[in-house]
Amino acid sequence: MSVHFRKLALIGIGLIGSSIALAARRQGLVEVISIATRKQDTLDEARELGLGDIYTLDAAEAVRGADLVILCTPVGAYESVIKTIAPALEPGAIVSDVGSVKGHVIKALAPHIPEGVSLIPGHPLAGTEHSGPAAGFAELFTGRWCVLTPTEDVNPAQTEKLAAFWRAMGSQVEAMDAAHHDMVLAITSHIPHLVAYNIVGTVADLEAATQSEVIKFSASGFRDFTRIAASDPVMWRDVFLTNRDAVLEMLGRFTEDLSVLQRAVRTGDGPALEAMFTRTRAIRRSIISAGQETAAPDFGRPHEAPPASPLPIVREHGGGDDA
Ligand SMILES: NC(=O)C1=CN([C@@H]2O[C@H](COP(=O)(O)OP(=O)(O)OC[C@H]3O[C@@H](n4cnc5c(N)ncnc54)[C@H](O)[C@@H]3O)[C@@H](O)[C@H]2O)C=CC1
Ligand SMILES: O=C(O)C(=O)Cc1ccc(O)cc1
Repeated sequence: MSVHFRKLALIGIGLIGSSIALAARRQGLVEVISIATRKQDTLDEARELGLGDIYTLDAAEAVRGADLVILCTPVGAYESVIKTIAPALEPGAIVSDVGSVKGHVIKALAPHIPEGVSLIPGHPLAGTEHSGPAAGFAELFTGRWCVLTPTEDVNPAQTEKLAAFWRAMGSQVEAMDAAHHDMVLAITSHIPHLVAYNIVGTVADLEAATQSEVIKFSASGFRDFTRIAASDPVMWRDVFLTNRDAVLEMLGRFTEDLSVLQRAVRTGDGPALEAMFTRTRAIRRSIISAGQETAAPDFGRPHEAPPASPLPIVREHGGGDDA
């Protein structure tokens, strides 16, 4: 399976877009990289960093002749981006993205995808709290999962080609139903961010004297929350606006469980607290040992991709093996 694309168009060039540009170039996966952004300043910064070959404020111009187009903007911008680029998309092209939410993305993009173009949404489960073109680095995806959520009408060969591209950048790839993705990510990523925003917000609302004590004596627990709560406000606003149902479903369970803990604290139920904390410690340990077992190999040489394997699709209800 060739992992080579002729022209990669990146729409939006922040942390994720710039990391793709650097990784794809380092691995020799594309001939030409064209970059489109909304703001001149961002485009100038991308040019100074040497992230691509073509720089434009016109997203339609960026995608002309591209066989791979990846949307790397906050998900709230997708509808206006796809309306701009749709008339310029080439037959045979793959349109993908990196957004943290997948159901909404399919709803926003699918109606505008021209005949002969494959829509294969994606989500690298890798990132940091930093944003902008200078925040990217080529190793970001190494050893990290990338989830693809192809719609049922997409040719499996196109999905496999995109999967090979991500593998060549060091990721492990899994195909999944979009609704399933959104439910899993609601609890593993979106609610942890909401909790971090909330706890840091609670501290920010404390009276000044207490607040400075908190900051002075903050141990690593609170500091970790402040890192997450420093994540990009626009990107996370869009995640919560577009994954509302799954987030509310998981938040319901979360608050129920928090009430159980609250009661255990109030009633001084030591065994209940210890039992809960023992269970959660075991989860942390199993994640760490699973991480060691599944660490992706280092694909040091250009054009070298791991062997392709067919992509089973994890579906929310029932489920098939169709890639
Ligand atoms: N930050 C993270 O850790 C991760 C983010 N993601 C997803 O990746 C996407 C991008 O996130 P980041 O790279 O972190 O954001 P970022 O804020 O670093 O970059 C976003 C880029 O999009 C540009 N942009 C915004 N609206 C635009 C428009 N209408 N047209 C063209 N360009 C536009 C911005 O100027 C900026 O260059 C988001 O959808 C996010 O959900 C996925 C995995 C991890
Ligand atoms: O910085 C962190 O800890 C993250 O969790 C990064 C991240 C943010 C959003 C995603 O959709 C995936 C990964």
